[in-house]
Amino acid sequence: MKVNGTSTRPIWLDDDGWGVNIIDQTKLPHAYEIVRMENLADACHAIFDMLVRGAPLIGATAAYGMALALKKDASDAGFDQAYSELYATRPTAVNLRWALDEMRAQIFPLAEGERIGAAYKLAAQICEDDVAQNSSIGDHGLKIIQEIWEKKGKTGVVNILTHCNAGWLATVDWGTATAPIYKAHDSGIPVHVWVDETRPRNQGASLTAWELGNHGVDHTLIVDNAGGHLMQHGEVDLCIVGTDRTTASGDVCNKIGTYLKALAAHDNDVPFYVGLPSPTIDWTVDDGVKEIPIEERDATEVTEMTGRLKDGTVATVTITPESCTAGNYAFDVTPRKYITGLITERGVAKASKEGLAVLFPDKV
Ligand SMILES: CSC[C@H]1O[C@H](OP(=O)(O)O)[C@H](O)[C@@H]1O
Repeated sequence: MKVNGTSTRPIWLDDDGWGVNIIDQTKLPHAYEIVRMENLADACHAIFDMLVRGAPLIGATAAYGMALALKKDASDAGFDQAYSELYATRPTAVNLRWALDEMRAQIFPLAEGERIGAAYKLAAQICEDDVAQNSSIGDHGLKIIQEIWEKKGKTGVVNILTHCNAGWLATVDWGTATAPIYKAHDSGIPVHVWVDETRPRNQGASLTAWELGNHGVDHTLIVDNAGGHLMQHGEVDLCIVGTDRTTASGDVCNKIGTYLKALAAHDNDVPFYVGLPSPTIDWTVDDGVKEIPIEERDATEVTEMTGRLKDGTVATVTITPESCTAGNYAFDVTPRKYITGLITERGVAKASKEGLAVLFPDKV
């Protein structure tokens, strides 16, 4: 998408053909800083400390992380070491495992001398495939928004609630939840987005608001607990969120708080959709609550807040008593029964094994 009128992605190969640049998302929206990754440690740091985040972008970063690792050591041992270190960075987004398994399937069988070039090529392909998948999700999601717009008699606006950041910053481009929003906006449908701030790391306040503002999409930041109230008062026409791992049966793992939003949507008959590129489907699990590992992150993400002071400097403050302990569960699982539809690159699927099998017969 565009930043100050320039087409931009959150990850790209540097001009020298081997370094990999990323937008440091921990600095947004107060600063726009580019970080160059040059080795395996840089890539692991970028994923673990969330300079890059979002399932598809984590996968893309892991793929380039493997290429950077092989540049230093293309041996079998080097490959295995890189696989395990990247795999260990974050446990929930399945795209990480998916990308590393793609690398193992396509790069490991090659002779050492062929691995580096092939790994960079595959990483680039994973990025381009993600862009195409998300654009297609946007096209399928646009039809949903269009139908709602027509049901409203093409008056007023289409009010969409989203949680966390499943935008272009969470992918290589377009985003998954935001792709339909961008396409609706660009097609002239008046949309307004309720942006959940998304505690504790505030991806909505810091990233989604920044993205939508850059694209001129009307939006209002709300606290995470306001969504139910807005739905009760008819202020939300639909919810669209992203996912970090969706099971073969349609259970959706996403940022903490998504489940509660889905409950409120169900109680108020508000359609609840998920933008779902197929690499985010984990075909090996069915019961999301029982089988998806939920990342627990450092408590300081809950007890501290970072922001811009009136003099423009950025500072971090503690918002709790010194001795306060905190739980920091990064994701939750929304059972399929609360999901209206899964917007994939192949079309909109019912959130069920059968629904996914219709669109992905080659996967089941
Ligand atoms: C398109 S995947 C976006 C997904 O990833 C976010 O988690 P995190 O920021 O911790 O990587 C969140 O769950 C988003 O919905």
